[in-house]
Order: sequence, then C-alpha cells, then structure tokens
Amino acid sequence: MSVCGAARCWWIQTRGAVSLRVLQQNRTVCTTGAPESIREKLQAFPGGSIDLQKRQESGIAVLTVNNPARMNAFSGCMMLELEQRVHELESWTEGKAVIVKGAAGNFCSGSDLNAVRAIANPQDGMRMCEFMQNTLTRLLRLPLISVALVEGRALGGGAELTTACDFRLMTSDGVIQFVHKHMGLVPGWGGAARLVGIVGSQNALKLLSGAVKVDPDCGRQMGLVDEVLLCSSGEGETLTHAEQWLRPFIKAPAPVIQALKKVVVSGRELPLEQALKTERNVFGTVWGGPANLKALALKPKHK
Ligand SMILES: CC[C@@H](C(=O)O)C(=O)SCCNC(=O)CCNC(=O)[C@H](O)C(C)(C)COP(=O)(O)OP(=O)(O)OC[C@H]1O[C@@H](n2cnc3c(N)ncnc32)[C@H](O)[C@@H]1OP(=O)(O)O
Repeated sequence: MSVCGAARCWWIQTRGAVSLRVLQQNRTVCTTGAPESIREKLQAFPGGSIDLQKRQESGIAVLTVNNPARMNAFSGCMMLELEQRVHELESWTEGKAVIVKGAAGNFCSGSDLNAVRAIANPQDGMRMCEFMQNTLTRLLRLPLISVALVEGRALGGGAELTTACDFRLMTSDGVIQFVHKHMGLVPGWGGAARLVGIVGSQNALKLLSGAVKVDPDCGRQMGLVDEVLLCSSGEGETLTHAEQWLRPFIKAPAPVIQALKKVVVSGRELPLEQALKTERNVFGTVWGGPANLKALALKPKHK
C-alpha cells in the first residue's frame, strides 16, 4: 500500500526503547502520525519518490531523494514517503548505516515551491514543518550511522536534511546553502536547531543570515562537512567512496553498531542521569551477547 494511498499512524518500535521512550518524554517529538489534515494536504502534491535500498550483506541502506525534474525538491507525497522509509529503517535489525543522497548528481532543492505556494497559510505551513521536523528527528535518532552524501546543491530544506544525518560527505561540486532568508523564511524542518549543535551558534547565524554558499573547503573549516570526496562525477563511484568512508565505523555486528549509536543519541539529547540510565540499559543488551562472548573467547586466558 503506498503511503499516499493511506495515511497511517506510525509508532516507533525499537529495541532499547528506554532511550526512545525517555527521549519522547523529554521532547515534543510526536511518534504518532501527524493529524490527518496535513497528511491529506501533502497527499495532494504528487511527484518524485523516496527510494530505499537496504543492502543486507553490508548493513548499509541507501535512501535516495528522487525528483530530478525538480532538482529533487520534496513534493508532498515525498514528505509522506520519507516518513515511511524512516519507519522501515527504525525496525531494520540487520542495519548499521544509511547513506542519504539525491538523484542525478544533485542533493535536494528543499520543498517543492509549487507545494509551498499552495500551502501558504501559517497553520498548514506549521503543520508541514512539524511533520518534517518529526520525521527528520526520527532520521537522526535512527540506530544507524547516517551520512548525507552531498553532490550538487543542498538548498533550503535540502540543507536542513543534511543536518539530520550524523555526518556529511561532499563532492568537489557540492554546495550546502540555507536559502531561507531569500524566501523571507527561517528553517522550519529543525535545521536551525541542529545546525547550532553542529557548527555553533555564531557560525550558524552566519550561515543563516548570510545564506552562505558552503563549498567543501568552507564546510570543512566550519565542521559542517566531515569529508570531501575527490572523485569523478560518476554517481556510482561517489556512492562507492561514501561506503568506503563508512567501512571502518561499521566493522562490528549490527547489534553492537546499533547500541553504540543509541548511547550517543541519549548522551547528546538527555540530561546526564537519564543518559546514564539509558547507557546501562543498552549495555545490558550487549553484555554477554554473541559479539561479547566471541570477543572474550578470542582473548588469551591470563594465568
Ligand atoms: C523549510 C524550508 C522549505 C520550506 O520553506 O518549505 C524550503 O525548502 S523552501 C524552497 C527552498 N529552495 C529553493 O528556494 C531553491 C529553488 N530553486 C532554485 O533557486 C533554482 O532552481 C536553483 C536550485 C538555484 C537551480 O537553478 P538552475 O540551475 O537555473 O536550474 P532551474 O532553476 O532551471 O531548476 C531546474 C528545474 O528544477 C526546478 N526546481 C528547482 N528547485 C525547485 C524547487 N524547490 N521546487 C520546485 N521546482 C524546483 C525548476 O523549476 C526547474 O524546473 P523547470 O522550470 O520545469 O525546468
């Protein structure tokens, strides 16, 4: 059943639910589906797709924002599909990482301006923002190491999407630009809050108030870009380079990688006492587990 054919209420089901449950208590992130009205409105704007390829052998998923005729701008249906793909990844037990990219050598040009023009009243605009904020918060909280692969332009909401990943890799032609000022707007998908956490408040203010075109050098200097991929524009080659960059970080069984991401999320988002409690709970899921026992068996017994 396509998402656009049915608006459903999604609940986050995940192991180590303490971290998510505590996070939900502390955050206004709604884990239930957005009100029917905004879903119906978003369904009225078709076009493009959010494609997900889960590679069981490597544990790396590739999530592609696919609307090349619109420079991968988000139609309403793509916003709904993104939530569905994130929901799928929340329950991918073999997963270790997800690479978020755009189609045809561009990252994403933000909201589809045709939809933006039609969702012009403040109430619906705020509901669309809340829907995307919730989805992008869930993307960043996935128990997977997430990487935004920025080829070409990441503009507006597309720039915000890059901040909803743990890391950002950029090709030499890549640009991240928070163009919101030029639209008479501020980021609405949570990009401002996350950007402050990534580059600090002063650099965030410069990038937003200056609508600065962040190229690879600027991004590396600011700490917004974690690696520049010096490779030809071949889409397949760039993705291969991104997977190679990820490899050292996912060299462990999926439950261990997922546990590591969960304790980092709770350390980043929770007050210390709750973060420590989450860490203990997650520790309990891997202590004495297959990977732990296998590692102990390989250690020489000390006399
Ligand atoms: C919370 C933020 C969120 C929101 O408020 O909802 C937003 O993200 S608002 C949108 C922010 N994004 C933008 O403002 C970028 C808009 N696009 C552009 O400025 C330019 O297209 C470009 C990205 C600078 C590229 O320019 P250029 O190289 O000249 O190509 P074209 O302009 O001809 O674009 C090719 C093609 O793609 C269509 N396009 C591009 N971006 C969008 C978009 N965001 N929504 C809809 N369509 C988009 C563009 O119209 C062209 O299509 P055709 O005219 O049919 O050829």
